[in-house]
Order: sequence, then structure tokens, then C-alpha cells
Amino acid sequence: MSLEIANLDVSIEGISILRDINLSIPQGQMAGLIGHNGAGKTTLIRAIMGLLPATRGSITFKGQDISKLPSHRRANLRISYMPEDRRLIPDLTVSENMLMPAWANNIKDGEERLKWVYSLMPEIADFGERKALQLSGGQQKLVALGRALIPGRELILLDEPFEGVAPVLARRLSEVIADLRAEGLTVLIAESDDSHSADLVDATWRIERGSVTAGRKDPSASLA
Ligand SMILES: Nc1ncnc2c1ncn2[C@@H]1O[C@H](COP(=O)(O)OP(=O)(O)OP(=O)(O)O)[C@@H](O)[C@H]1O
Repeated sequence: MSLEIANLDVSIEGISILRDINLSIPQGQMAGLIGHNGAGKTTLIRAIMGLLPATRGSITFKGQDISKLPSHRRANLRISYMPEDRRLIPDLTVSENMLMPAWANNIKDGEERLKWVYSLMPEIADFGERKALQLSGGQQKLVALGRALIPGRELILLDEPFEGVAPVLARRLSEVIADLRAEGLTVLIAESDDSHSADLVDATWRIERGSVTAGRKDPSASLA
């Protein structure tokens, strides 16, 4: 297994948000995390990243319990995430925004990895020297995905990547995410319904009021 979560509880300011989460993703596979607004998707992603502490249970990555590791040590294990709100720095260029995690985590081959990101998404290579604020919301999503891919080479967690994206760009995002399979990346895609992720993922997990169950892919989703 790449990621294995067992009996995980997470509280925020004393309020129990996630309860007894059990979830696993084999190496190189893609999984969907499907749940309504407020179900706990972002909280789970933040807990995996080490941005929220576990109050119980374990998060194991490639056989190592990472649940007590600080977030920068998890980044060193090549785990990364794409936040729902893109969080680009408006006055920095597209390239600078994507290189930020390489600078922050002392990643030596950031420039090389950036070239690979541009080969994966040639459309953003054209904007490399533009300031992030000059891009449309959808283009910024592609950049945010690219930025997550600079450190994220083993496990990448995508928090509602299709949210608020026009259909053409959503299709393009899907293609780029599908291409990650060839890289052997393990991917978790959070979505409020599986309309975009159903065709991409090997398995689906449903999250509801802080609890996760193994889900089924919605067979009607690919007809949508
Ligand atoms: N900082 C916080 N303080 C208190 N409660 C919080 C905090 N952050 C999240 N919550 C609560 O935790 C629950 C899960 O929120 P979370 O953001 O993880 O859901 P989500 O599935 O990602 O939803 P969305 O699709 O709206 O982003 C919600 O009930 C929310 O109100």
C-alpha cells in the first residue's frame, strides 16, 4: 500500500470532525474521496499533510507511520497537495509560483521538474513569465496542480480540483490527471460528486459527516 489510514480521529478546537477513518490506496492507483460540502474532505487531506494533528489512529505511507511527522517531513517524503482555493501568489510569475515549494523544501531539481510540468501542460508554459494574477481562474487551477507536482512525486492529494472550472478546462484537467498514471503517482481526488473523477479512479471512498465508507463508482457518472 502507498497510503493506509487506520482508525483516524481528528478534532479541530476540541470538536470531533473525523471519526474512525479507514482508507487505503495501493501504490500507483487513483482513488476518489466523494462527499458533500462539510463532509470532511479538506480536513482529511490536511490531516494526511500534517497540517492538523490526529487525536487517534495512524497514517501509514509506504509502510512508515507518518502520523507524528511534522508537515515538512511529509513533504520530504514527496507527498503534496493541491488546495481547493488555488493560493497562488498574485505578484509572482507562474514559474516562480510553481518553484516556491522547491525553494521551501530545498528540492534541488525543481527546475527540471518544472520543465516536466510544462511538457505535461504546454498551455501554461506559454504563461511562464506572466504574473499569476493575469491568469483566469481555470488557468490558475492548472498552475496550482503544477505547483503540487513539483514536490509531489509519490502521493498527491487534490482537493476539489474541478470545482468552479469551466467544462473545457475541467476536461483538460482530467486529461492531465490521467497522464499522471504513467508516472506511477498515487493520487487522491476529493470531489463533491464523482462526475469528473469516476472515469479516472480505480476506487471510490465516500465521506459523510466525518466518516468514510468504501464506495462504489457511480455507473451513471460516465454518461453525464
Ligand atoms: N477551522 C475550523 N474550525 C471549526 N470547524 C471546522 C474548521 N474547519 C472545518 N471545520 C468543520 O469541519 C467539517 C468538515 O469540513 P471540511 O472543510 O473538511 O469539509 P469538506 O468536505 O472539505 O467541505 P467543502 O466541500 O465545503 O470544502 C465541517 O463541519 C466544518 O464546519
